[in-house]
Amino acid sequence: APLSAAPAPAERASAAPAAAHSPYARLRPLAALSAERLATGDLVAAAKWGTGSPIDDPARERVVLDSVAEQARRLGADPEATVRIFRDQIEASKIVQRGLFREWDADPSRAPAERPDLNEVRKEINRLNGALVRAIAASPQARSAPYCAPLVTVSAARIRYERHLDPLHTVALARSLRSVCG
Ligand SMILES: C=C(O[C@@H]1C=C(C(=O)O)C=C[C@H]1O)C(=O)O
Repeated sequence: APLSAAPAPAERASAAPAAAHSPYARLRPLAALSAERLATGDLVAAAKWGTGSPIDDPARERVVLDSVAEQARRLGADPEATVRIFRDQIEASKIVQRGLFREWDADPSRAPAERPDLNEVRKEINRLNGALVRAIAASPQARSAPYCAPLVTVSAARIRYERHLDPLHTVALARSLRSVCG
């Protein structure tokens, strides 16, 4: 019979479900969605650049925080933890926006040539917000596990590698994940 490196069927059957529900499997989507949300920060910055629109928009932040708290309640999840995590998401987006504004101020030839429609970008942000609320709602045990922080760090490191994040987005990703654990 040919030799095979494939695991025996029984082994495979028992390993897969455990991995699917491991704390890492619960936390990694949070980091991945945070990176996707941060990528919208580039579009927001491009939408605001040269328009006089401030990076900080407290009214919009209020809408985002109220909306995610309500979505968390509907899912039977913790609205306070959800809001805490989203405050960090918002801070992280502003780190990206401020960083890009500095870059474009210093060298206007690097500024975006096209201006995206901020309302369209916010629709994409709303979609990601919903996905993030669901990932938060699905991860209460992983987020309170004692080894949550190292798992989040590993998730962020892998995403940095996969998405080829630059220093600005790497710093912002860490900021976005600051209060996921605990
Ligand atoms: C992303 C934006 O910029 C900032 C960040 C926000 C966010 O991350 O949701 C919300 C409002 C702004 O303070 C925006 O204006 O939409």
